[in-house]
Amino acid sequence: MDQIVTIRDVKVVFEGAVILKDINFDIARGEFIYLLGTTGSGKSSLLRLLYADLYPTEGVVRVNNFQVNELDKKDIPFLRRSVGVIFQDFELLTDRSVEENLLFVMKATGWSNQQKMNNKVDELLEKVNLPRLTKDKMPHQLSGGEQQRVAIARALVNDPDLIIADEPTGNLDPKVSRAILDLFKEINESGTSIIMATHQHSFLRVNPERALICEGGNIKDISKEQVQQKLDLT
Ligand SMILES: Nc1ncnc2c1ncn2[C@@H]1O[C@H](COP(=O)(O)OP(=O)(O)OP(=O)(O)O)[C@@H](O)[C@H]1O
Repeated sequence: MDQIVTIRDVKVVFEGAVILKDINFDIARGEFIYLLGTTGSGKSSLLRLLYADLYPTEGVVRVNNFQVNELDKKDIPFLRRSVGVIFQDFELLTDRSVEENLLFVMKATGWSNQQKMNNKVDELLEKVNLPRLTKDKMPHQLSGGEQQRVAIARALVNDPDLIIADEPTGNLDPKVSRAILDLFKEINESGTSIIMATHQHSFLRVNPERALICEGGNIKDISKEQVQQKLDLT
């Protein structure tokens, strides 16, 4: 099977403390995976490995044909163009409009045709179910859910093959969180692989998918079928 992520014998050590060890898993192209685990269990560290924000102490990290554990600093932008990263706190540029936030990433990643950029902004807003007029708003004029939709639009600028989402609904109320989960589902159904760290176990009931559980430095790999059989995940 075609794998978008391959992790082999990965170990992460911070200041002498082993955070992750003997980590092995693959993500197939098109798969949706949850990353679960208590606070401090290593979820963010595991995700950071995937976009070269953290290098493993040992082991192999391959993402979309990039050998990330050996990636030269100058090649990191190429990896990051093929993945989209989404955080809990949105991380939008607060002094720029929604449109400027999207254009900023486009220009930084080599876009230059103004008409194509304008069209892409409209296409992205439609994709994340935001009205076109949203583009003139400043982030502080938007609700948390709307800001997260803009952050998702920004992550989709270069049609990534993989979305890496670290607790994307952590700051949102349950109803808005469900709507954001539905959006991730739609994005996944259009072919993009997704790995999402979350504390919201209820997501597994509404959208059962494979789950990796971080605990004690290791990973428990629960297949989609096992999740569907409503295994006890705690
Ligand atoms: N840069 C760092 N230097 C030292 N220790 C770190 C660093 N980053 C993370 N850690 C430690 O590594 C462990 C795992 O942290 P990580 O943020 O990956 O966990 P997490 O599962 O994402 O937690 P949360 O659910 O709270 O986001 C924690 O004990 C944390 O204190």
